[in-house]
Amino acid sequence: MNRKILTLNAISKKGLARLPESYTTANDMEAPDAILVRSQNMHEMAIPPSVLCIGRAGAGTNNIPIKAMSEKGIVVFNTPGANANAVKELVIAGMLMGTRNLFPALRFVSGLVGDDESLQKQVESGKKRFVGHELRGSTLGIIGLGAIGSKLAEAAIQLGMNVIGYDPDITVEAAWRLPSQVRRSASIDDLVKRADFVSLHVPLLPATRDLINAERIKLMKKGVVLLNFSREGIVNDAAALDSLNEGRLHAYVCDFPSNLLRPHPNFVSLPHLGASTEEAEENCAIMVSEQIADYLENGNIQNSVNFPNIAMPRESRYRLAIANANVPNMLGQISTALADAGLNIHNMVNKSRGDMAFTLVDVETEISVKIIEQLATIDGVLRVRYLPS
Ligand SMILES: NC(=O)C1=CN([C@@H]2O[C@H](COP(=O)(O)OP(=O)(O)OC[C@H]3O[C@@H](n4cnc5c(N)ncnc54)[C@H](O)[C@@H]3O)[C@@H](O)[C@H]2O)C=CC1
Ligand SMILES: O=C(O)C(=O)COP(=O)(O)O
Repeated sequence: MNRKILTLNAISKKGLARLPESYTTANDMEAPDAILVRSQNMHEMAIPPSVLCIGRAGAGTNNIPIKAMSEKGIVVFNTPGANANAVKELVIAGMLMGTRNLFPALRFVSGLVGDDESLQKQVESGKKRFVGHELRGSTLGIIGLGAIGSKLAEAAIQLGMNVIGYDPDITVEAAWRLPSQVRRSASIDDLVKRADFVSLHVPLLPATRDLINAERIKLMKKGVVLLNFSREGIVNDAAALDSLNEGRLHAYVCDFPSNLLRPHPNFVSLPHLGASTEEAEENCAIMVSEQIADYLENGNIQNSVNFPNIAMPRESRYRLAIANANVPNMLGQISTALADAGLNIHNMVNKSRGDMAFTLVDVETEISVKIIEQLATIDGVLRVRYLPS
């Protein structure tokens, strides 16, 4: 079927090539069926009523108004783990930038004046200001052991670091990925007391806003390097600045520039580069394109952040995909409406997740517009799509 996909950010062409050939993609279009996005803020955006799903080519979905989308039956996808390696590698660079004082050192070299001989003298006398520490033997505390945190833990162990981690909701898969040497912290406070490097790998949620605040920083060892490649807002900027001034934080390395912190020589900020490798951009775009195409064509859902995973092989040509609230008797009402219309159900699956649920129904004969409209009037049904193959 011809479908229109609005791209709000640059999405890797290799990913877009995974969409069916009949699909059109553009960064400006009327009545799109789906939206592909990276970090663009969608909170104030008017979402066209034609939109069936939103695909986030990446991990964090705090730029998308998830609750409002759920209420409209719009499925929001992300791409778990697809950019985790890119972030992990940049965090390792960040640890080195912080502890080896690479930015102050580079600034020192840029500011040198004189002939080669004078340069050599200034280098030899000035370099003692930039003495750092090795990663090997240091302790890294990782808050959030999901796709990125668990990969970072593994790499840090390989670099000879001691790793402690905290994640009360770690998934079974992430726990299996963790090397046995990773030690579990009982709390964030316990972790920050013991670490030479603290790295954050949690989503931005009400519960993680200001996770690193003045009280927590006071518990940290003097000379700690703090790394935030998660989101702005998880570290309290004012507290970080006070602590940099006081010397408890040796460096704050972060992917989100802040005007408050930028003037500080030991604040290292990058322009949100964590996932900016060709490999990660391709991985995310391929994964999200395949997910939205399967949803648009078959109603199957994989890696949604607001609806359950659901998939049903196509055995009949006539399918209904129904986004509904997770309330009693939805299935009863849907199957009664179909039976009353004389439609024989071939296969049916319903999955729920929190307040939301999704139902796929294959019937043996064609479904009329009237029945689809009737199903849409059932209280709790958010969206009904007819997907004949
Ligand atoms: N700088 C960049 O370019 C990138 C930044 N990110 C950010 O990193 C975050 C994490 O990404 P992934 O590891 O892929 O996500 P993930 O969902 O695989 O892992 C997040 C982990 O954080 C844990 N968590 C949640 N609240 C917590 C809390 N209060 N304390 C401790 N753990 C908690 C969860 O249980 C989960 O295991 C994303 O949400 C995003 O904000 C992700 C990719 C690129
Ligand atoms: O995946 C994430 O959460 C990221 O922060 C990556 O953002 P980006 O796709 O590079 O705008």
